[in-house]
Amino acid sequence: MKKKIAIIAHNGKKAEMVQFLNENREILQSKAIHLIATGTTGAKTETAGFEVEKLLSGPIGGDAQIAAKVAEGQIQMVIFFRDPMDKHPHEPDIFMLMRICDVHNIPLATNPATAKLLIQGI
Ligand SMILES: O=C(CO)COP(=O)(O)O
Repeated sequence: MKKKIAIIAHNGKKAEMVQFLNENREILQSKAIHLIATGTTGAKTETAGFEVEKLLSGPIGGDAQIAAKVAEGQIQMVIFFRDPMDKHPHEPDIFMLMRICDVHNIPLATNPATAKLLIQGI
């Protein structure tokens, strides 16, 4: 079964997400990873030349959709580059997603250094 990785980045972190994906393109392609993303992160990911399943944008429920998939056992890793310097109207959804990852023991990286370690271990 293809491993599914959810990728999410706040606006201030989207460039870092694209950079991270580019730096790890070989691993992602050789391991045939299925990427799934919140709406705008997904659009940027497509522009960078990756295939990605796009859900709703974060503020209108994308984080909640990813959390539901984690709870259902459909996602094996979450890479979520949060912007700690910005406020988010959907903060409850963000915390809910992180909590659900902990409830289900799903690896969650919230910065590129951790994501690099996780992706090398997949
Ligand atoms: O808001 C987000 C995560 O909390 C990300 O959503 P977008 O990828 O749609 O910008």
